[in-house]
Amino acid sequence: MPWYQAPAKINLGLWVGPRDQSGFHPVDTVMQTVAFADQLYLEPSDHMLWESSRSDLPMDPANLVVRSYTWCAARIAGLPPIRGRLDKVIPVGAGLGGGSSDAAAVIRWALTYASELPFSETVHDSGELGMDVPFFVRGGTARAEGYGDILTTLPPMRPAGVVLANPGISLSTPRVYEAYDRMGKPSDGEQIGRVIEALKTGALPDSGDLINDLEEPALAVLPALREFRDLLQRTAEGFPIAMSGSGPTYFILGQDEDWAEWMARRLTARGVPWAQPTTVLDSWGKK
Ligand SMILES: C[C@@](CO)(OP(=O)(O)O)[C@H](O)COP(=O)(O)OP(=O)(O)OC[C@H]1O[C@@H](n2ccc(N)nc2=O)[C@H](O)[C@@H]1O
Ligand SMILES: Nc1ncnc2c1ncn2[C@@H]1O[C@H](COP(=O)(O)OP(=O)(O)O)[C@@H](O)[C@H]1O
Repeated sequence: MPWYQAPAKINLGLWVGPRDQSGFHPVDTVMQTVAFADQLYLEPSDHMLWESSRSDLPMDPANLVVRSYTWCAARIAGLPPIRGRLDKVIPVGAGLGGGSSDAAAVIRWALTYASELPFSETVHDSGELGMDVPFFVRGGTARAEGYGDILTTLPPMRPAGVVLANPGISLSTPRVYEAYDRMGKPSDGEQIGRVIEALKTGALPDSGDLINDLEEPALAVLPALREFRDLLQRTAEGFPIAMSGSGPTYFILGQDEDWAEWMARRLTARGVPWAQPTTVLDSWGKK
C-alpha cells in the first residue's frame, strides 16, 4: 500500500524540566495521535523523485521527509530509491508534530525493507531526527519521558472528538524553549499521572490536569495568543482544553466526531481562523 498516513498529535499534558548539559529539556508528556493527517505516497523506484503539495515546503534536504529517508538509507542496506509525494494538510510550526510524523511515516515504510533491524532500537534512535519521531513510529497513546525517547505505550484512549484550533500563525519550537529558559518554572508534574489514570478509566482528562509548561513561554513569544486562548476558553464552555506542544494550536476534547464538528462550526462562527474537527486515533488507525 503506497499511501502512508502521518497523523497529527496532541499533548495531553506537557511537563518540561530545565535545560540540562545535553542542551535539551527533559519532558514528561502523554501524546495522542488524531485522525487529521498528512498523506505520504511512498513507493520504491529506480531513481529518487520527491514532490510536495506545498511550494513553501519543498522536498529539499531540510525537509524532514528527505532527512528521514537519508537517515534510513544509512541504516538499511539495499533500501531502494523512493518515489515520494507529500500531501501536507497539518499546519507547519503548530505544535502538532506534522514534520516529525512525516519523518516517522518514511521510517515505517523503510522498516518493511529491514526485517533484521531491531524495531525498538530503531524507534529509540529515530529521536535523532526530532523528539516526537519515536512516538510517531508507533502512534496511539503513549507517555514520553527523557527527551521523548523513553516511551511507555498506554492503553488506547477512549474514542473522543477533538477540535484543533489555530490562530493562523506558526511558532518556532526553539524560540518557545528559549522563552521557557528565561521565565520557565516547571509545574510539579503530578498532573501527568492523573491524566494517565483518567485515560485508564475511560474518562477524558480534567482541564486542570492538562498542564503545558510551554504555554506561558508561547504566550510571551506571541502575546496575541492570549486573546485567542481566552476566546477558545469562553467558547469551549467547560470542555477540556489545552495548548498542544509548543503551540500555538489549542485542542478541545469532547464526546465524539459529531460534537467535534459542532464545536468547530461554533469556533469558526466566532472568528477562529482554523478550526479542524477530528477524533483520537489508535496506533492501528482505528477512530
Ligand atoms: C514541544 C514538542 C512537545 O512534543 O513538540 P512540538 O511543539 O514541536 O510539536 C517537542 O518537544 C518538540 O521537539 P522537537 O520536534 O525535537 O523540536 P524541533 O522543532 O525539532 O526543535 C528543536 C529544538 O528545540 C529545542 N528542544 C527541543 C526538545 C527538547 N526536549 N528540548 C529542547 O530544548 C532545542 O533547542 C532543539 O534544537
Ligand atoms: N515535512 C515537514 N513538515 C512540516 N515542517 C517541516 C517539514 N520538514 C521540515 N520542516 C520544518 O520543521 C519545523 C517544525 O515543523 P512542524 O513539525 O510542522 O512543527 P511543530 O514542531 O510545531 O509541531 C518548521 O520550521 C518546518 O519548516
